[in-house]
Amino acid sequence: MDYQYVLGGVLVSLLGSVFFMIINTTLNGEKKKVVEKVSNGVNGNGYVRMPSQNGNFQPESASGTDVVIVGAGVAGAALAYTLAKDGRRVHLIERDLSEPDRIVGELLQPGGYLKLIELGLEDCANESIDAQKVFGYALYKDGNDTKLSYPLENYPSDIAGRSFHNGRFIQKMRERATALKNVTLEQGTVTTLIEEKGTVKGVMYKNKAGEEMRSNAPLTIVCDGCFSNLRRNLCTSKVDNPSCFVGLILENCDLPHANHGHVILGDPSPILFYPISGTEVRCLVDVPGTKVPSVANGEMAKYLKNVVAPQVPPQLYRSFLAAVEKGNIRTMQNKSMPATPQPTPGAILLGDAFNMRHPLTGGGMTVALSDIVLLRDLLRPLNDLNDAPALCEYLESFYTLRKPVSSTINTLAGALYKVFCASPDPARQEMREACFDYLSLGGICARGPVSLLSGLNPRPIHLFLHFFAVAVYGVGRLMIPFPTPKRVWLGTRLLLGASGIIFPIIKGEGVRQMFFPATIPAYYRAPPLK
Ligand SMILES: Cc1cc2nc3c(=O)[nH]c(=O)nc-3n(C[C@H](O)[C@H](O)[C@H](O)COP(=O)(O)OP(=O)(O)OC[C@H]3O[C@@H](n4cnc5c(N)ncnc54)[C@H](O)[C@@H]3O)c2cc1C
Repeated sequence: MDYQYVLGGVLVSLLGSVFFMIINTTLNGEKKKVVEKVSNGVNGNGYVRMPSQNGNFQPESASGTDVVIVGAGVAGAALAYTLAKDGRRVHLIERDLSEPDRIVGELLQPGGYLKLIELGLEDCANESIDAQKVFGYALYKDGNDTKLSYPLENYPSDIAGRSFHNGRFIQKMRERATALKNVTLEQGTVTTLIEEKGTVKGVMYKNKAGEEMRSNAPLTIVCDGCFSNLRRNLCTSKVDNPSCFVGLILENCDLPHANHGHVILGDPSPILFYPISGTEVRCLVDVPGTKVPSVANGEMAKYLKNVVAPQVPPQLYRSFLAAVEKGNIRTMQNKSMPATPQPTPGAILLGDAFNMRHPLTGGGMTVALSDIVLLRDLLRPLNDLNDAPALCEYLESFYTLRKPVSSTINTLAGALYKVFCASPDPARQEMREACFDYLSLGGICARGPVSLLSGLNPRPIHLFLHFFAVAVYGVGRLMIPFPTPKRVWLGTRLLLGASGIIFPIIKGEGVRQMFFPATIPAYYRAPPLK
């Protein structure tokens, strides 16, 4: 198996350098195209939007609901708004309607912001929630830093990332959804999917008063987030728990690079900083594994002061210690789960319930919003959602059409997390060093990976080529001034390690779906005629 990885790695690296020039020349052109596509009603995947039939539906559901949506988080709230705007009658059920207070979903990549614009929800992430514009990242390693700007030159000036309090963003989207008269937002906890002869007909839920209720609809969309209880019948979930994030809020400090995310390649793993309002900076400290030091008995504060604080950039050091002293320390398990749907008539999964990746690159909301745009466009030509088997067959195209965006963001998140973690293995150390230095080279070496991370360039092949370009760069450096047997062996292990990181992730995403989606018959499914 290993020799296949090496051979694959070497071949790809050679191909990589040939394609490198091509990437360079196409990247600029593509950015222009994305902007044109957005304004022409064509989404970033190249999917052509069907003519809008806003308000023209003749809903046939006996219950008076066309779509039940479980969960009014990032995905559910945005989805309810967009489907209702298209004339669907939506029953949105959320277990807690108060403003969420979480450490998740606080930085929306520019690619996700473009999707928010396509949905008409961009005003949910503006000054009204004190959202901050984000223009790129600053990367720190061993006291050195490099600035990586999003390649936004060819976009309108408003296009950038956005960072904010997740709860404020969600409340805004809930408000926008409930302002539409065909959305019913109800507080309730969905307990089960109602299934009859293999078709989902709706959900059972407990309402605010604790009464057992049912809601029927031709289509149920489950967006109940990363801890989903309902996904088990709709996908073959294989959840990985690579690490936890420990969250703090730093106050009254200026980031060394204003309006940028900051990533410290720390030991044992990365530390992030980014603004979430005009006066607050979120710090997320990654702790590998599933166990973190106890917050309650003070072990966590000790860990943050003794292990993490010395790695924090000097400008943030005092505010970091003050935040630890203040004690509002939150933790959250980071999960990753490839999308493995089991197409089921009458139901579909979306958001984190369906697909997760390491949050290091802040890609979750971009994937969810991109999926929503795609699903909305697929559903638009359908007046009637009642033919569940035909709808289910048609929506299989969704799983392939979403791949360019989702697999690029997912693969990059998983691979980058592994590369950015410290390791006692010299080959892994070389790869981490090579990655930092490669990004520091600037030009295409910085723009390429950042455009992938930001969701502006959903091309898995570009990701694959850049990943191996980093590995080849790392090997090349080892061969200078001359290749001793020890260095050749280290280079071989570096390539092996790189291959061992990326190939399993690609396998999880599906090689064919990721690189050759057009060869999959479902890609061409037409809407059922009725
Ligand atoms: C630590 C961390 C940091 C992250 N940072 C970022 C980031 O910076 N940028 C980014 O893009 N992504 C980030 N993510 C990922 C991002 O948070 C998710 O991708 C996004 O929130 C997914 O949206 P969702 O709607 O699927 O889930 P959620 O936003 O979690 O919404 C799920 C909703 O379902 C409700 N619900 C659950 N069960 C039920 C039930 N049975 N009945 C009724 N309602 C129910 C919940 O109350 C909740 O409101 C991060 C993730 C983690 C873990």
